[in-house]
Amino acid sequence: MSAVQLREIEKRFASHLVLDSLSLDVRQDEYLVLLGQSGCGKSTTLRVIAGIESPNGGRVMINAVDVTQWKARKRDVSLMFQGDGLYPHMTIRETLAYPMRGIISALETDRRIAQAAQRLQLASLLDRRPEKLSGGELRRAGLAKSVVRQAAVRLLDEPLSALDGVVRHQFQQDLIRWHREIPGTTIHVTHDGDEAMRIADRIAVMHAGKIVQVGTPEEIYHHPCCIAVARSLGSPPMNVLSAPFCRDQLMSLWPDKFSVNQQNALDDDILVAIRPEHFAIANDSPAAGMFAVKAVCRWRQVFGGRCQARFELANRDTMIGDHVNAILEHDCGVQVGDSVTLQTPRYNVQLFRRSGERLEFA
Ligand SMILES: Nc1ncnc2c1ncn2[C@@H]1O[C@H](COP(=O)(O)OP(=O)(O)OP(=O)(O)O)[C@@H](O)[C@H]1O
Repeated sequence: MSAVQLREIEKRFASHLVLDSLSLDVRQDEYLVLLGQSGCGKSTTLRVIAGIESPNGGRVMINAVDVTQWKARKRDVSLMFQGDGLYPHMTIRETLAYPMRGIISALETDRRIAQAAQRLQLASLLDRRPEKLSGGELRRAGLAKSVVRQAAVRLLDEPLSALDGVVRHQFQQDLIRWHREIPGTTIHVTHDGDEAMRIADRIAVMHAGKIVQVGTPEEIYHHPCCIAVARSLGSPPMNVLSAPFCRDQLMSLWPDKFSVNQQNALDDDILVAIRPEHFAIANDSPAAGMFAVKAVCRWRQVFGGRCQARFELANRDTMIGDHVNAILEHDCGVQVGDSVTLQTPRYNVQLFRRSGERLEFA
C-alpha cells in the first residue's frame, strides 16, 4: 500500500499554475527525495500533503484514505519547514511540547521529548532557546519536532540547506539513522542532486509543477527519461553536444541507427550527453567503440583524489557552445594549456531529442 498518493493535483496562486496535474505514489516506509529546481513547486507539494495548502483540483490520499478535505491537524503528517521552524521565544522543550498540548497527556509528552532528545543528542540543550544553539543543533532540534509528533508521514523541506561541511554530513547521517530507526515514510525536498543521490531510496524529479520521473538514484542517474532529469543530477552537470558537432562519430558508433539517410535527423534533432566523470584522457588515438572529443584544458583543480577540469573544444559546437567539463583522476597529468583527447565508451553516451526526451540505444 502507498503511504501517500497524489492524484492529478492542481494548485494555482491567482492565475499562476504551480502544480500541474501532479501525480505521485510514495511507498510505505521509503525515503523519497523530491528533487527539482528552485520555484518548480516542491514546497507547495509538501504543503498540499500536509494540508496547509488546499489544491484547486485532484486528490490527496494518506494510507489509502482520501484526506483532501481534512484539516492539517487531523492528518498523520509532520512538516519540518525550510530553516528549523523553532520559536525564538520558547526553549526547545517548550517548542517540542507545544503542538501536543491538549492532544496527548503531559506524561506522554515528556516521555516522547526525552526519547527524541536522546536519539538526536539534544538532552543537554532542551532548556535553551534557539539563539543559544549552533546551526547543526538547530536542525536536530527542528527534526526533533517531527520525531516527537510520531507521524506516519514526515515531510522535510530543504533540511540540509545552509549547513556546511562536517555539520551537513553529520546531519545527513542523523536523517538516515532517524528514518531507519523510527517506522514511517519520509519525503525530503531538495534542489541538490548529489544530496538526493546520497540519501534517497527513490528520487522523484519535478519540473515545472509536474513529476517527470521517479526511480532509484541508479535508475535516475543511468536512465534519465529526459535531458532536464539528466542535468538535475551531477556536479558539474552533464555535458551536452549537438549531433552535427559529432556526426561522423555517431554514424560510426551506431551505423545501424544513423545511416546516411538519417543525416537530416542528426542535423536538427539530437543531443549527445556525457557525464563529466565518464570522460578519461586518451593516451593514443581513441580505441574502437570510444566516443572522443579534442579539447584544450583551460582550468583545473585537484580535490581529494579527483581533478575537475574545464576544456575548450578544438572545434566550437555552433549549436551548444565551446566547453566541456571533466572529472578525472588526480594524477591524470593534465595541465592548463594541454591539448588532449577526451574519450568515453559508447555505453556512457546518452542521446536525447532536442525537445528533451530520451532516445534508447543499445
Ligand atoms: N502563497 C503563495 N502565493 C503566491 N505564489 C506562491 C505562494 N507560494 C508559492 N508561490 C509560488 O509558487 C511557485 C513554486 O513555489 P515553491 O515554494 O513551491 O517552489 P520550490 O520548488 O519549493 O522552490 P525553492 O526550492 O526555491 O523553495 C513559485 O513561483 C512561488 O513564487
